[in-house]
Amino acid sequence: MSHYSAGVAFRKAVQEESPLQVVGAINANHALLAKRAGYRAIYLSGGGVAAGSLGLPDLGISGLDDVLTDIRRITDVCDVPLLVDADTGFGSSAFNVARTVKSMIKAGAAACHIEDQVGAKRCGHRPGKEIVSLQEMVDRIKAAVDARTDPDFVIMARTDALAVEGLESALERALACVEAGADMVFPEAITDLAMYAQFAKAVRVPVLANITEFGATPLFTVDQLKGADVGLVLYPLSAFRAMNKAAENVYTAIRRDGTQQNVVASMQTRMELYEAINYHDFEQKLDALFAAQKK
Ligand SMILES: C[C@](O)(C(=O)O)[C@H](CC(=O)O)C(=O)O
Ligand SMILES: [Mg+2]
Repeated sequence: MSHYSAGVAFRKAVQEESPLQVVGAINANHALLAKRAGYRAIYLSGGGVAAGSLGLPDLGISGLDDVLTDIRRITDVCDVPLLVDADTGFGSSAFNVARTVKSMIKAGAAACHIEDQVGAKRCGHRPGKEIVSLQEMVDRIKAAVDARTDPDFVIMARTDALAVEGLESALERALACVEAGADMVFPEAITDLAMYAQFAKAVRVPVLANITEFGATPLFTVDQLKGADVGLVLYPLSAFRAMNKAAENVYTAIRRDGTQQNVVASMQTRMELYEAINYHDFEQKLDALFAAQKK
């Protein structure tokens, strides 16, 4: 019997959809919605785990277990390959990075990205970032690659160097990471479309474009990014941002109006929810089980 590998499914999706659209799913429910919408890969955002699951900023406060809990909840119900934000690896030694990678594979993730910021990291689109030395980053990647218990699990190297040291340094780091075994690269906070093509040409592995809103990167389209040789396009927090705004509107309206009547039309219906989470399948199984027990 062949064993299902999420990593294989992720690599296949990258090959077959070019560039591959990867959407953030803040929780298991959103993962199912993304699957229904036809995405072939989904993403667990570090900023999303922090803000969404913990109500905290993206400053290296959340830990490995916080992320693993969210990975498991998603992979338990959704078989779309999941790319996970591993921040700086959750610990400064090679053993920490190895533990992170092994745990993520066990939790069912398909891929993870590890970045070259210092442990007290920031969102990639905020000022004041600091990065570790090239050697330390290469060591993180080597430790990650070495730790894989599934050789198809994808290790993606993210570099935040562009904003800190400039393009040459970012290109050099990306290439050094690929030479150390990284399967894909994620140059963070890119400001010009043409830069992606420079990364793609330098590293010759798939390059991810992080098209996050309200950041340093313009909202390039899939067609534009395809023209710049991008392999994956990430929308890490788009649905999360929309969801938060919707929740805020509903809370405000009910408090203000003393009723939800004015906002019901903006809600997902009971039936839509049940469809999204396969409620009826569960109910039928339950009925069948009770019928069997009654006999
Ligand atoms: C991709 C990212 O690392 C994330 O955690 O989702 C963030 C996204 C964001 O804050 O918009 C980042 O780009 O640093
Ligand atoms: Mg992040």
